[in-house]
Amino acid sequence: MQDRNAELGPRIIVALDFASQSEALSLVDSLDPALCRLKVGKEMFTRFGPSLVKELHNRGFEVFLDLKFHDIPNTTSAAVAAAADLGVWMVNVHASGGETMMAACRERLESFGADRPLLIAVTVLTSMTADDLKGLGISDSPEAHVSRLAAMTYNAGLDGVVCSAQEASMLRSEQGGRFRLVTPGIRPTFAAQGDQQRIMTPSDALRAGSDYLVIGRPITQAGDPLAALEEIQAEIRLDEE
Ligand SMILES: O=C(O)c1cc(=O)[nH]c(=O)n1[C@@H]1O[C@H](COP(=O)(O)O)[C@@H](O)[C@H]1O
Repeated sequence: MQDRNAELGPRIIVALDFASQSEALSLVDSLDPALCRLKVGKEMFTRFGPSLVKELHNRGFEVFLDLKFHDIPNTTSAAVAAAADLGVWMVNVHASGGETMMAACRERLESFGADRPLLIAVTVLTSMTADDLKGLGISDSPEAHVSRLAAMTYNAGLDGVVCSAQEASMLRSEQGGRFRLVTPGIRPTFAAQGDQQRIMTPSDALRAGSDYLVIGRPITQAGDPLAALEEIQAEIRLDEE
């Protein structure tokens, strides 16, 4: 586990889903870039744009730009190149955009060389259940659909997927050790489930093979966000010993 930690860097990605930039930055200023990365999603990027990403970079944090691009190959590949120009650490697209679209994105990032962002594809959102998939005309279980989308992602040459930790051990055995598994829907025992459906605790998620834990409200909406983050980190560390 020590070697894996050294290779992957901080395993926790704090999801900054705030309507206020100053509120987000005051949380960020209490965090340590050696202990976590930060995720900027649709809400904050729509409100505050690239300047927010620059603020976070200036504070020494690596940023996962979570805009879940889903469009035709030309548009999506141009969007991931724009993310690479911002110098982000990780960017994502929807795997349901198809293998051709994902391969075009991967190819477009070649010109950024070794400094390119990690390119990850969202499989089945962690807020979705089997019934939600049925509503979309998909009769497969979430696990089977995640497995199919992850195989397409692997074939397109991407670095990994966003999935629920409940699918992590399956994908680890199907796609091997280098395929990055990024898992939201993480709920420590002290936190509310909210709108997430396919959830797991931080230490169970790491045991299942998750590389990165995306954690938002259990930290950002806690009475003491830093204490919540430290509690999660302690749980993970204890588990590693
Ligand atoms: O791509 C994501 O990050 C993502 C994919 C997914 O399937 N489920 C999911 O919750 N997310 C994001 O992960 C974060 C989870 O936040 P909390 O539910 O507050 O922990 C949110 O910012 C979501 O946008």
